[in-house]
Amino acid sequence: MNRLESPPVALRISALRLAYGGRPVLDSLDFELPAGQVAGLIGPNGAGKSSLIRAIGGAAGGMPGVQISGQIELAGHCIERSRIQALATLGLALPPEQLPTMLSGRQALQLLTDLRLSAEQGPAALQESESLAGRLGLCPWLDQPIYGYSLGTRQKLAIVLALLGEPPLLVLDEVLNGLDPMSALALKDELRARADRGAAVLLATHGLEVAERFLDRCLLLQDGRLLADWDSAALRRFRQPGHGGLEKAVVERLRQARPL
Ligand SMILES: Nc1ncnc2c1ncn2[C@@H]1O[C@H](COP(=O)(O)OP(=O)(O)OP(=O)(O)O)[C@@H](O)[C@H]1O
Repeated sequence: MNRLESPPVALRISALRLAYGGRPVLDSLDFELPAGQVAGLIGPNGAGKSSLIRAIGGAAGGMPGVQISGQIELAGHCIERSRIQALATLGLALPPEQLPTMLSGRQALQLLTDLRLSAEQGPAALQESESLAGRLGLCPWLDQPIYGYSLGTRQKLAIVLALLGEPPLLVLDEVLNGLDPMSALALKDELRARADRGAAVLLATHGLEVAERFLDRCLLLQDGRLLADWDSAALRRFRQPGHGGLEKAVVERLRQARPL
């Protein structure tokens, strides 16, 4: 890529609306995520973060009672028209309860490798996953069945599965919240390294202190609408003395939007 060119768009959301049984949950969402950016998706409980992530993963359209319109493009592939090509670019962390509990972690990794990667790519990707598993403290569990894992250990496996094979777009829902400090640090280092190598990361989180120091950008969602889209300069400003941090900025923005 030429220095002056903009990075390619890894995720484009256009006029996205989603409703459950006629009740709107996402309302005319529009945003783009360029390659190389680590963005946070924040907002109150019920704001629509997980619904958006389900839609990006292509799962929402198949759910009974869900109405969805608008467009989602992953690396330029429309998820409706070119589903296989679009989803091939996505590393999505499964909710821990959706992991295949009868398999061991290693079997789950092998299965996903067989499904997603070529015979040439597989061995190197598995080796890299094992190294990441080591940094997250997951190795002692890899040969154990998943049903015996704690919630945090399941979360670590979901992360390693999502990152398998260097997908150019990583979408991770609340993955930092349940991790111990060493694993959380290892994951942040890994996500930053992936972004430096060109991946785009969308991370839903309630951890605003981590978010303001770690993210390049922060999208604030409330009632399915984008209330704020703060870039790294804004996040730096919130950290300066007297500004009260991202937490204060979020609370103020939410109050402006919906006076108490
Ligand atoms: N399968 C479903 N059927 C009906 N309503 C749903 C379903 N899943 C979510 N909702 C509703 O959609 C709204 C958005 O929920 P969602 O889980 O996307 O929010 P969230 O921002 O991820 O919340 P949290 O921070 O609590 O995880 C909520 O009002 C929720 O009750």
